[in-house]
Amino acid sequence: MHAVGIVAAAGSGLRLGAELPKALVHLGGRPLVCWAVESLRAGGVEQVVVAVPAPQQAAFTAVLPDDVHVVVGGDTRTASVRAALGAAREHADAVLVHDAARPLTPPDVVARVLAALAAGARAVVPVLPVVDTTVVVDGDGVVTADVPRAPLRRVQTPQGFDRATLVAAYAHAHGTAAEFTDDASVVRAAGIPVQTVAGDERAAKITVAHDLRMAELQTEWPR
Ligand SMILES: Nc1ccn([C@@H]2O[C@H](COP(=O)(O)OP(=O)(O)OP(=O)(O)O)[C@@H](O)[C@H]2O)c(=O)n1
Ligand SMILES: C[C@](O)(CO)[C@H](O)COP(=O)(O)O
Repeated sequence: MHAVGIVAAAGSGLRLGAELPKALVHLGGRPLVCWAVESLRAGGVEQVVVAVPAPQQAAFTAVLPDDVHVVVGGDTRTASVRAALGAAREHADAVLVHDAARPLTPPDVVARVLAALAAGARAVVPVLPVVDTTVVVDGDGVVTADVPRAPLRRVQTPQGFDRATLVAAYAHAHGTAAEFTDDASVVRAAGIPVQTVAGDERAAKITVAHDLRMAELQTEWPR
């Protein structure tokens, strides 16, 4: 199976609050986007397409390896993935979509997603259980219900797809008012079942400054 990787790196990182786009922020001396590309490659993905913010295209090209294909992303994560999907090689059978914001994803997670695709899944996401008590609150912050957490999962990236399935699902979603936070939601909206494999706490998303500090500590631990 030949897989192409897409790294969504065109966000601004408002919640992180850095002066640079989040994917260019350094972790252990390297930009987050470089860690994400390396995770994919270490897990078995060769060709990688990265979606970047238009104003910083040159800065991204300067830090990424020469054989990485850089495209300009869009205003939403979905638009950025759509742009990268258009540039992904047609001869690939599978596409893995990853966040630059998940720099320390172990290669084993990538390999598990690839193995599930090779075994015949059309869509695969890495997931983790929910470990906290989970509730619903109203507009005043008052708890109105407890949510049984046993069936709940936190969804990570990379998310893997049969390439034709992902292309068709993005075509199906085009022009609808639906908003999607990940690619598995795009695929499910087209009626395609999504399988799960085990994620990894080390694949945590860097969203706020605390997450970056935790990731810095993680780079100092043996992997
Ligand atoms: N228009 C966008 C928005 C997000 N992303 C990417 O999608 C991933 C997950 O998004 P998130 O962590 O929410 O990043 P930002 O949108 O940059 O963060 P914020 O909402 O704090 O601005 C990130 O790697 C981000 O670069 C993207 O490629 N294009
Ligand atoms: C794709 C994702 O990382 C899966 O958990 C997540 O949905 C991104 O969400 P965000 O709202 O863009 O941070």
